[in-house]
Amino acid sequence: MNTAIAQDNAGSPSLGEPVYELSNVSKTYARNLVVALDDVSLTLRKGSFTSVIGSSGCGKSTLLKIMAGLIPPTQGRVALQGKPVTGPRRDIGMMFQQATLFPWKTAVENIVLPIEIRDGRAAAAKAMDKAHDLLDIVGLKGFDGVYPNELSGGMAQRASICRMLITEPAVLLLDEPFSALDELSRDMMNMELQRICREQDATAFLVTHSIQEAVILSDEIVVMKPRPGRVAEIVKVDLPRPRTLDMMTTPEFGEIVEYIRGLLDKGEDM
Ligand SMILES: Nc1ncnc2c1ncn2[C@@H]1O[C@H](COP(=O)(O)OP(=O)(O)OP(=O)(O)O)[C@@H](O)[C@H]1O
Repeated sequence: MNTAIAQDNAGSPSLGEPVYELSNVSKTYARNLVVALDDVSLTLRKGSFTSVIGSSGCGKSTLLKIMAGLIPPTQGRVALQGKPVTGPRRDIGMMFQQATLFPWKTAVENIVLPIEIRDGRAAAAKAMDKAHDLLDIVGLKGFDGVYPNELSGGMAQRASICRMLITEPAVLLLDEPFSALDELSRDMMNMELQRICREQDATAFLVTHSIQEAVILSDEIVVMKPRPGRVAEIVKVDLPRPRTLDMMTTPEFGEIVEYIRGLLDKGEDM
């Protein structure tokens, strides 16, 4: 074990208070009796960035959906800020693979939409200033009045980040948000995501298929194995912050990537 990798199932003492807690969560889909998750326990701490990685079918999306309150677990407890998650909540922000912006609304109108749905038009109008500020933060200054079909894939995902942040969620759940982008844009967006998370002291949870992406972004990486989906190991990444893309060429980075690749290969054999 080297200096940049540490196994830690209890979470890092250097990070903040527990925000999100999953205790012994299991999920069996009633339709086909597939055990998608078996006894998963996780703690996300305030301001931490956690990724989950594992082969196809090991339960990553199921885990995210349970965390988002979109589906219930069969067993176990899920709590956000001390309160059980029993359905979709205001303090949970989500972002998906494809930017799901409404084509008939401008960028800024899309961003205030969660406020409009939640609190009505007057509240959305009041939130406009904040939406303009967020566009500024993600490098889309001046694109407020632009419709989604005039935005590139990366720009649309930037607008989606703003829409997720406008309600100031306690936790950001990210389901491969940049996987549809080319590699260069994806790297840039990951650095942007890191900067925003640091600025907002956000707690983030990312589903990814990319070991590199998980390592460059995360404080902790949950490595899962399939059949049934369970946690193989939680790997702590002790690379300094802020992370930069050139860190990806360092031996420390390479060692963590190899270590995780080894865990995933082992999972495949089980
Ligand atoms: N709605 C559902 N009904 C029945 N079985 C399901 C359902 N959703 C997922 N499963 C099963 O549960 C298991 C875990 O699926 P899940 O989508 O969570 O995996 P994943 O790790 O996200 O996969 P991928 O990386 O391919 O997206 C799989 O065996 C899948 O077939």
